[in-house]
Amino acid sequence: MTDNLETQSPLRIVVLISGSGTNLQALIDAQPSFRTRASIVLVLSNRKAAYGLTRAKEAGIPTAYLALQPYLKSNPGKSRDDYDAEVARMVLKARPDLVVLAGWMHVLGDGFLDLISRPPSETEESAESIPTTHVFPIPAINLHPALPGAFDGTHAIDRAWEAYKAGTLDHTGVMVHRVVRQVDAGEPILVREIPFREDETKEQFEERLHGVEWEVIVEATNKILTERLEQCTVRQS
Ligand SMILES: Nc1nc2c(c(=O)[nH]1)N[C@@H](CN(C=O)c1ccc(C(=O)N[C@@H](CCC(=O)O)C(=O)O)cc1)CN2
Ligand SMILES: NCC(=O)N[C@@H]1O[C@H](COP(=O)([O-])[O-])[C@@H](O)[C@H]1O
Repeated sequence: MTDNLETQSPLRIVVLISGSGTNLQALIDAQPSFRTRASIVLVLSNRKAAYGLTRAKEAGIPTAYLALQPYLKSNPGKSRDDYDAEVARMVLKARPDLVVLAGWMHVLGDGFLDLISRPPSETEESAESIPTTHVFPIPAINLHPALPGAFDGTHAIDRAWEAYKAGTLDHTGVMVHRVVRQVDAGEPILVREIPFREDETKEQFEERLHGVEWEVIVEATNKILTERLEQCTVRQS
């Protein structure tokens, strides 16, 4: 078994981003210490100016960019679902074992989720780039700066802060959850509560919350990588 682990090819991670990429940076920095051998093999952004693309390039990681509106403009007649499927095809070309949404600010529809949940049929484009031995479904996880069911969607940090200032909340948190069609409703993988502090400004609170995010995204990725390695090992035996 030990030999197998030593000869095991590194697991392949694709990270989807839209912004500054501080959580991506946490994953980049954590690569040498992942409990399973794993590497980030692609960073894909839906925003051209995302600084996370710079972080990836500086780390020698391949990058890609595809935004919804330019895609629709360049492909008259195509839909949001077609865009989501194109994102999936780009992701699948990297033969991922795990997809991490790290500040990815686009709700992924069935066009994406369907293609990562099952092997491609022989006639589908992805069949050319992903081996028939690839294990499906490919897990996808998302980092969200709120507790399960609390502030789904965007601006979760602002909304939690407003609730605290209104006196209706004394803590919030961050979580990493599995990605399902309903936004932020997937099974939580890791949840960390964060109490508010009276002496803190909003900026100080956000800085503390982001620090927790950087820990949680690495820990959750480790957890799913371990699960994935077990799946792949069972399938190979
Ligand atoms: N199918 C899923 N897709 C995504 C999930 C998910 O759980 N299931 N998580 C989100 C991340 N996210 C919150 O954690 C989130 C991001 C963006 C939005 C949203 O409303 N986006 C708008 C566009 C907003 C913008 O461009 O600024 C949209 O997609 O139309 C909601 C939740 C990632 N995807
Ligand atoms: N709903 C999803 C969401 O709000 N995600 C949030 O986007 C930020 C990305 O920061 P980063 O680009 O520096 O990693 C993070 O705070 C993450 O929780």
